[in-house]
Amino acid sequence: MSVMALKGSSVFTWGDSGCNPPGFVSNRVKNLNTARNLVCLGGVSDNRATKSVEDDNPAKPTIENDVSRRLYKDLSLTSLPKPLSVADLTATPNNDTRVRISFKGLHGSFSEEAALKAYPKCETVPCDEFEDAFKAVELWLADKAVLPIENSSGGSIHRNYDLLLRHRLHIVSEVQLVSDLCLLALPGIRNEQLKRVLSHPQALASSDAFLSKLGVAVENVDDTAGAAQYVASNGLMDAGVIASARAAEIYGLNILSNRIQARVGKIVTTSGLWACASGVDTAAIERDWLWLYATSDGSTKVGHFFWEIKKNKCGHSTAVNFLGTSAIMIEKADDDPDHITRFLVLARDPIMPRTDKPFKTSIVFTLDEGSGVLFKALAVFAVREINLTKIESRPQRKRPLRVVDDSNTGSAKYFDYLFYIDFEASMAEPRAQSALGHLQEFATFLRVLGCYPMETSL
Ligand SMILES: O=C(O)C(=O)C[C@]1(C(=O)O)C=C[C@@H](O)C=C1
Repeated sequence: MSVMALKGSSVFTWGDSGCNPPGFVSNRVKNLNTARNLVCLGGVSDNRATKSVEDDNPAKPTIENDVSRRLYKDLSLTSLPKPLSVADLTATPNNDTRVRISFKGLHGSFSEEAALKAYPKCETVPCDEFEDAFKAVELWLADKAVLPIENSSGGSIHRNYDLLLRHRLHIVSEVQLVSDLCLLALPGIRNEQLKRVLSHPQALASSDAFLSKLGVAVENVDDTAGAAQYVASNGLMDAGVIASARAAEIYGLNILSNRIQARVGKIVTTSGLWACASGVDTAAIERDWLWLYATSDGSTKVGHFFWEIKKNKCGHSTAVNFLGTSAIMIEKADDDPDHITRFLVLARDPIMPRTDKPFKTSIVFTLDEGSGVLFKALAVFAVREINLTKIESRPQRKRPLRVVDDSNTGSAKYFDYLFYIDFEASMAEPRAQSALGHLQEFATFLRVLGCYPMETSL
């Protein structure tokens, strides 16, 4: 293990003799050794070096009106495996050769869908909490964890940023998932009978316009599938759920509406011909309008204008005529029409950084006080034309507030922050190595969280 002491700052990266990626180690050692330590993964020094920024006492996530913690404990659907909790984590892993992916939530959650998107044949391991999903990997109960890190409507999932630092796992890939939010209820229940709708706060927020139109109370639950299980197992006739179509299937619920994140329901015209006859700019139609149309089973669906046209292989007017008989044109929702969540896949070992396809690198660092330090930190990427895709800051909870200037009785105090950055370059590229070497010259702490292929499709 290579550990060289220098001014208390460390880069955590591929290490421990056998696991250095070719093409990276020699350059890295050369580039980064000049100024700072290199602490390889998997040893006592890892713990030592993260101590100053480690979150030993993390706050619980705040979820208003949280019924789900009770849900998981009380429910008795015997056909489904129980989610893992910290107490279960002492069990011995089984010898199944399929890749096991831990995630937070129950079967049928969007996180499980993300795991299946990344590893279609995997065995999914449901966990009670995000932290249990990390621990499941650390204790070899799972091979990898899939965790949401940000979504297109609510932004970052801060809890997982904090846990990334606290745990010793590596980001090995990312998955972007477009969630099709569906309104579910017990079989036979209609929209008008619903008095409340339960779901994960993000899913509820993304369905706001649809739910206000429905005129129901909303209740936050830890995960969408947990809500479905709760309504199903308690036979709640007045409660709907926003969850996936898979959750409906697993828990025996009916889908009352799908793609509800895209709904607003302001009817513009009931005549499909109107759009063509009035010569409306078709690009604007695609962007701003949706068609609500009746299906043969009597339910309604929302479709994108051009999607329907393409599906029917028709020219515009034919397609419009086709839809015009049963369709109404509605204004697109203010809600996020494509609710996209970005998930990270975490593993015990890092993957080899490559240059034959686009890679991303995620890092976390701290800076000393001083004017323009953050600007300088970001400049190390800018001068090498490395594109940053995400920057996030989190308070370093264990460090007290510092007085910047004692002579200033106006009490110039500020928080110490951890900065998380994702940039578009592989650690196998010299420009990425030299950027990090440069950053290390003034960062007080630096850790590479992972270098992984960029998700380029949805
Ligand atoms: O509740 C779920 O189904 C989850 O997988 C969690 C989660 C999230 O944490 O953001 C993921 C995607 C959905 O949009 C809503 C919730």
